Amino acid sequence: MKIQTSNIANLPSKHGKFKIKAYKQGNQEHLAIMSEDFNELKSPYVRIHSECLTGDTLGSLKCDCQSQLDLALKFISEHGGLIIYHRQEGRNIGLLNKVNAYALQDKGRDTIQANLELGFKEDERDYSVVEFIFKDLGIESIKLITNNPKKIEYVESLGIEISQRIPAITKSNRYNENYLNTKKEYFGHFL
Ligand SMILES: Nc1nc2c(ncn2[C@@H]2O[C@H](COP(=O)(O)OP(=O)(O)OP(=O)(O)O)[C@@H](O)[C@H]2O)c(=O)[nH]1
Ligand SMILES: [Zn+2]
Repeated sequence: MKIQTSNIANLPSKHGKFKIKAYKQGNQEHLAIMSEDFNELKSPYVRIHSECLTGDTLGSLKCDCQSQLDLALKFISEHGGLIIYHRQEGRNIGLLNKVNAYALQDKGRDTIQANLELGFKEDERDYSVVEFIFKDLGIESIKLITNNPKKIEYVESLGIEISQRIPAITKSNRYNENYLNTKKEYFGHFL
């Protein structure tokens, strides 16, 4: 599918000064958020952050997304790097379906059971735009900020070197304990 790109713009933020570039693939619009020194970095820190409106924007305690995003923004503003804000809400089932999954979780299902009951796979994410962004920004080697072994496998399958993995571990709370346990037990996240 054809991917449209924007020009690069400045984004001063409370986390530091960034450069941003948008990518449009079908009806999904993604963002590359870069530190100002990004072009000088040989193996930049990179986070591929999956959109979570309830966490990233509303501060939901059901997941660890906002804390991970804050951690990544702080990290790249201090050490240089890139966040790909990958707009595949709810592991790409979309917001409406994620809220339905949350309603099933209110009745006792875990994250996986809820997805399956709604007719989706455990994880519907597709990373093709990430490959495009890596090529577009001339990235060959990265230090990846993640706990997800699938993301590591995917990046390596593109022939991109991961010179280091940085854990994205944040504090748990009583609302996200089950969610984190499911990630660890089922998806093999390094938690
Ligand atoms: N379907 C579904 N998606 C969820 C749920 N909770 C969070 N998400 C989505 O999960 C995505 C984040 O995935 P995670 O598994 O937390 O983390 P990850 O991106 O796989 O791995 P890290 O790089 O280690 O953070 C975001 O798109 C969230 O919207 C849920 O209960 N159901
Ligand atoms: Zn979340």
